[in-house]
Amino acid sequence: MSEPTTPVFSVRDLWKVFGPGADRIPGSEHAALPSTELRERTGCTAAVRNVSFDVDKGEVFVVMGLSGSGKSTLVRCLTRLIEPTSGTLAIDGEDVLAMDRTRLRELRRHRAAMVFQHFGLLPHRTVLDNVAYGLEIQGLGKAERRARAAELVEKVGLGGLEDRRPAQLSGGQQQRVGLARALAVDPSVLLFDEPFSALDPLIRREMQDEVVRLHREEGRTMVFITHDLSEALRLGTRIALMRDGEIVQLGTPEEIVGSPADDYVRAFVRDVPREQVLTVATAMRPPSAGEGDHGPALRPEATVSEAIEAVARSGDPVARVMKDGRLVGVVDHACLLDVVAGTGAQAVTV
Ligand SMILES: Nc1ncnc2c1ncn2[C@@H]1O[C@H](COP(=O)(O)OP(=O)(O)OP(=O)(O)O)[C@@H](O)[C@H]1O
Repeated sequence: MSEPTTPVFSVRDLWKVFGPGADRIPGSEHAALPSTELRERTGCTAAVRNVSFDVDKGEVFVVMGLSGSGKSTLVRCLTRLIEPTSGTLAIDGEDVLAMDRTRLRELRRHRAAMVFQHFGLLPHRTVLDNVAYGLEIQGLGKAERRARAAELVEKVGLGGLEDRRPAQLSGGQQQRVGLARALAVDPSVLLFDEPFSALDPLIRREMQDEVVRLHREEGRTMVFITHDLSEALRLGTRIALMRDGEIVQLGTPEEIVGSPADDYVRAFVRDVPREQVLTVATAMRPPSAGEGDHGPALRPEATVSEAIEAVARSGDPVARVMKDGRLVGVVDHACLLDVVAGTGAQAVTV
């Protein structure tokens, strides 16, 4: 077994309460009150309530929830842009709450760069200079930072637009500049605060693909806030679903869609096309005698939708699920239909 790596973020029992006497709320008899009652009785809002999770190296950790559920507050607490009320918080094993101002500034500039919805671009600077800006703050020489910025402009697909100013770019292009600027400092984690919610749907889709591509190429850890379920499912390695300051479920897209923790989550994912999220590992059953020697072969991570296509194409009633050259199960029409209908799916580990 490989050694467990230190999580990029490690968050335990984190609270953020706004209002008078906020620090007296965690652990008090008021702590469990629903938000409206808490506000009426104490004048306080618990934006983040007793939240614990790790963000693992290399994952895209999505924080999802409706407006007001506490997503932005939670993610801003990670770098203390908002000061947590109580709890513990570490980045790469280092206590964030113990950091002094210099260390915090260093954390925000180098280790955890934020990409905002409103880009935060400097209007009088060119694309190239906007991207180079973060490097300028770091004290890199002019030639070096321009070379690095040019590389990143190319990487996010803006080659040829280096000399434009932000006002001469579309929303999607501006967001790419924001992304390149955050990447320029080579942070160990990128934090995205609903970066694409102001973009029209096609451009938004394009930017999501861009994030997926960057993540595939670089494996950089990302924390991504969204209120959009399809965005969360497309991007997330794991999703933390928030409601009223709490994480109601934390799991892979497949776990959230296939095994919702409660009625709230169930209602949230009701309209998701299950066959596009659930995998054959969830749908498969053990093979009966003779079933393992014919039929199309699928990976356990293949989606049920891919399996339906493979089975339909082959004309064989059963597909084999293979892992490392070994038969781990089979899927037939009934298994696949069960998943689509939501009658038979439970997560299985292979
Ligand atoms: N500075 C503040 N003072 C008082 N209450 C606040 C403050 N900031 C946020 N809140 C409250 O905390 C709760 C969580 O807000 P937050 O902005 O974190 O939610 P969100 O899920 O990010 O919402 P959205 O998707 O609309 O941005 C809300 O009830 C909000 O009104």
